[in-house]
Amino acid sequence: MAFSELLADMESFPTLAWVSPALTAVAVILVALFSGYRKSPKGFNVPTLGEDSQMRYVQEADFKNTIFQVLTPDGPRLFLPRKFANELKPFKRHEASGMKALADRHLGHYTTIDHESDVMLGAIKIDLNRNLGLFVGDVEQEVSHCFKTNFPSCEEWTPVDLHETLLRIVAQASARIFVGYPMCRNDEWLECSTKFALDVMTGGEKLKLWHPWLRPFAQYWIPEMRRIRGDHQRALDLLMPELKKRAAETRQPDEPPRQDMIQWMQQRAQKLGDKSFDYKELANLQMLTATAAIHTTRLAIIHALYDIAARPEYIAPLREEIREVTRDTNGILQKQHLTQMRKLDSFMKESQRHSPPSVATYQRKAMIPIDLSNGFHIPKGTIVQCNTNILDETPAAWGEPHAFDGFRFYRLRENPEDTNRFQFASPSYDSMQFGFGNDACPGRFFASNQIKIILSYILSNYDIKFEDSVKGRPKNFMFEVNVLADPTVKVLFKKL
Ligand code: HEM
Repeated sequence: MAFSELLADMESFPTLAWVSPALTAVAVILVALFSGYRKSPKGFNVPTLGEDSQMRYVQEADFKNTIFQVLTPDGPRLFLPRKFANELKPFKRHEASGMKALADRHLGHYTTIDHESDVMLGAIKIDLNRNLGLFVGDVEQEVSHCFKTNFPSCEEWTPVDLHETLLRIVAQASARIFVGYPMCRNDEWLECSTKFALDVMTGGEKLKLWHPWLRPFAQYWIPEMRRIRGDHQRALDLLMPELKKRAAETRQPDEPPRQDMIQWMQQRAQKLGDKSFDYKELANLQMLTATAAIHTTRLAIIHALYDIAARPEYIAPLREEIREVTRDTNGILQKQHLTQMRKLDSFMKESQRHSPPSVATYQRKAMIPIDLSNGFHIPKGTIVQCNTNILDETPAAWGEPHAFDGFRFYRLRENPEDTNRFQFASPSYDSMQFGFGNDACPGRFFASNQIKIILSYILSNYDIKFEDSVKGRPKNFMFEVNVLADPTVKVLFKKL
């Protein structure tokens, strides 16, 4: 970010007008002196790439067998060949923490995401996963409502900005389970819970440009950083009427308990005897859950739709499978149907194999010193990430590594011994898109269901294709290690 942009951020700081001109001048001089300053972090005795060169690493995968580092003002970050994920796997989360690595990456101390909660993890890992089957109908209803109210009619071929539209659809469908009905249709809530993640990511990136010493001050000059505090308060204000209503209601003894994330978080906090849990904490955890869930799921759907639009030959067999598995219920989706959609599952996994959320999904912060088998010493506090950009290392039994073969996992599962393997939501050493080991993404089963429900809705109701100007599958964009779908591309939809 240019210095002028930083100054623009400062000018928008509302209280700056009250500060004496002299103080402002001092602040501006300090900013000017320090904003371009880069501490030269002490690195390791391994090859070094500049921050910008992560791209090269990512695309050429030329460090598959070598440890290397990227020097950042916050210290060196180590990139390890994938085999080391196996060595890190046995470490417990207080020894090698994925959450802390993520928090550090987004300056979680400032962006408020450095917040590990057993209440939230338990609610996702145990309650959500245990009750997934209950929600298929609810989520489908929300998806259908969203298409009716927030999607163009598409009587003719109509260009749709998937990034914008799917944000709403995924947010609303997820909110149905996170905060329940009718809150899931509250526009303000949906906006608040989705914007928070963007404020965290953008605010964190802007703050990273400042020297660590100056960040305690700089945070007040960055609009996104200022908004984060407001986002938390707004979330609480928006949830409050629902929470008060629930606190006041007396449910009949024969009435089944509510099933949604608000309820599970409250129950779990009670069970764990968590004294710090209150309405404010509940609102914060809701924002964190939405942050982990919505943008990742949306991106996976966009990648899958780009892959379908680029390879229209998959549309007929996928549609046929959906029709076949829902034949007994006249097209109404039920839990078992999602498991039976094996071709769709395979297509989603292949799409994710080619377009993973990141090329280094396995990230850990060493909370204790760790020695690798090759003698390399990882000091406490170091962030490591493993190379999960592994198309070249695809097992031979999976077939041609670089081809897009949407049904490769469907075929692999035809072997009776492998019928439960190779699923979209099954992480493994060869498939680390959801991470790996005990701390792999706990929301992956939920994500898998959401994606299937949304894709099957689209396939059953619309034809899709790219604008004529788009030739082939649009290339992904890279931001650091993140793989992003080209936001400039529009997909055309036409109602069936
Ligand atoms: C396609 C969608 C998604 C993708 C690609 C994805 C990917 C990931 C990855 C790569 C990790 C890190 C795992 C590791 O380091 O081993 C992770 C962690 C996590 N994900 Fe997801 N995720 C998705 C959806 C979701 C959803 C829907 C939720 C919530 C319902 C969720 C909640 C979480 C949480 C709470 C963690 C931290 C787990 C921990 O620290 O133990 N994710 N996710």
